[in-house]
Amino acid sequence: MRMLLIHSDYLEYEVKDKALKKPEEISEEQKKGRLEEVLAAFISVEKVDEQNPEEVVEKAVKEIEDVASQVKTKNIFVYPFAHLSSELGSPDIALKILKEIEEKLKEKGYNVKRAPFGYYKAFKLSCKGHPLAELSRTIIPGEAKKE
Ligand SMILES: Nc1ncnc2c1ncn2[C@@H]1O[C@H](CO)[C@@H](NC(=O)[C@@H](N)CO)[C@H]1O
Repeated sequence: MRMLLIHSDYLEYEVKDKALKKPEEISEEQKKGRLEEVLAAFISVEKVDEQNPEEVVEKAVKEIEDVASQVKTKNIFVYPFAHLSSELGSPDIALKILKEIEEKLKEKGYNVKRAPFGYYKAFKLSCKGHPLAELSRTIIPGEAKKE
């Protein structure tokens, strides 16, 4: 999994078009979203993650919590982003993993939004620009077989 973490004054998105034949079903309300004072987590789920999705979810949640506590926000935007890797995992498993990350963060008391999966979306972001405002993480399942 590749994650780009941006601490931002806000993130807002608007769904524009389908990017997959069968994108995630969404309500009218989910076609737009915005969070203020947010840690945006742009996530590419990779093929290797399919070897141990549970472990990847756990590691991703830990990394997000770690940065969120450093930048002092409880607002998290989980944003599916297929542009951080050339070895993307399957959409079905990717969506499952992203939903799990969202759920686990909510269980831990974070205010979480997740952008819809399988769409082209317009988005606006206002990166805060402090030293911890732009971070990236690479997460590999521990038991992943080394080719
Ligand atoms: N392995 C993967 N990891 C994360 N997201 C993934 C994915 N496979 C599919 N998606 C989702 O489907 C859209 C088309 O690839 C993706 N859309 C996007 O990435 C938008 N920024 C528009 O390009 C994304 O919603």
